[in-house]
Amino acid sequence: MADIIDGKAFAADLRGKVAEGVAEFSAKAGRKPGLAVVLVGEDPASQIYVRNKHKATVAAGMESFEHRLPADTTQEDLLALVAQLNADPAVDGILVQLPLPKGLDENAVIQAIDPDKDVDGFTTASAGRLMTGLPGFVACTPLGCLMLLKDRLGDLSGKTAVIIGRSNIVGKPMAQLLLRESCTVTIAHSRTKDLPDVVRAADIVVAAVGRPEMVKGDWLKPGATVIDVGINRVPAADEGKTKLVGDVDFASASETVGAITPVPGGVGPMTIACLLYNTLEAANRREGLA
Ligand SMILES: NC(=O)C1=CN([C@@H]2O[C@H](COP(=O)(O)OP(=O)(O)OC[C@H]3O[C@@H](n4cnc5c(N)ncnc54)[C@H](OP(=O)(O)O)[C@@H]3O)[C@@H](O)[C@H]2O)C=CC1
Ligand SMILES: Nc1nc(=O)c2c([nH]1)NC[C@@H]1CN(c3ccc(C(=O)N[C@@H](CCC(=O)O)C(=O)O)cc3)C=[N+]21
Repeated sequence: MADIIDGKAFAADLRGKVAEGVAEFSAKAGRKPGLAVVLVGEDPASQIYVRNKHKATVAAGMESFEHRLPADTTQEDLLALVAQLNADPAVDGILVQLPLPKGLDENAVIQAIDPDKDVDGFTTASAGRLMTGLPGFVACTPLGCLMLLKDRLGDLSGKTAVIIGRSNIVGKPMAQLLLRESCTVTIAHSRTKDLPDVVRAADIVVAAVGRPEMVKGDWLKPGATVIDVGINRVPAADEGKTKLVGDVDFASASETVGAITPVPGGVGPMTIACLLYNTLEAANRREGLA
């Protein structure tokens, strides 16, 4: 049986370390680090995420600025809010919760964020800095995945890594991070031929697809380390109830692999912990304390 990588416990530990850093920052700077979260519309999943982020931010000793806007907010008003947050000295990090309601230009809003406050790591400036090896913010989900991998495996150099998914927020930055760690990286996607054979070559598999339990145990190399990013809500055995599953078929995978993250309790909690980590980093840099 595979070892279960306890993302929830790792995240709790990281949040504790961030809280210590926050106390140090606040003593030196005479103010708390501030994170602004912008939520447009009523998407129920987004509301839960934003509430959890708010709680975690306050628990770490940071200031949380929540901006909830109606679904019919105009592009102009949203851009004006981002500009206001860019200029606000109390705000170190800005996160605009995605997806935005239809009609709003997600890309234009993200690019309006000051890269020095881009704690989500979603601006082209942040992506470019990661790609070229300059200091900047790394997207929270891939950063959390990397922390779990390094904790488990230590030095990653020379390892074969397959990432399934090529989104700008997970797959691509994950590939850049693993390349930076000197892995031999393959990025698979919906057009990849013979995906099970591609995956079977990997020492490290990161699944970020959005398809419930797609990756089966017999696709995986014995002993491999598997990071399951997928968050899929599916019907549960109990009539009318739902549950969360990943992109990996946990039951069959855990028969073969060396270690695997569960869903829930794996990558999800790391994403929020890394958001706090990036926000503290942003605050320290802005105050010249980094
Ligand atoms: N734990 C966390 O904190 C987070 C979890 N997530 C979860 O991670 C998952 C991925 O998210 P995200 O990257 O935003 O998703 P996207 O939908 O943006 O990207 C999905 C990727 O999977 C690829 N794909 C789709 N179908 C297949 C297939 N049959 N075989 C191989 N590849 C396929 C797509 O390929 P193509 O490009 O060819 O279309 C695409 O590159 C989702 O379940 C999401 O909920 C996301 C963010 C944070
Ligand atoms: N600008 C922006 N930045 C994001 O980082 C961002 C976003 N938009 N939009 C949505 C996705 C998704 N996301 C998750 C965060 C935490 C969990 C998480 O904590 N999951 C728990 C379970 C939570 C539950 O029970 O629903 C777990 O996996 O254990 C999941 C998913 C961040 N995202």
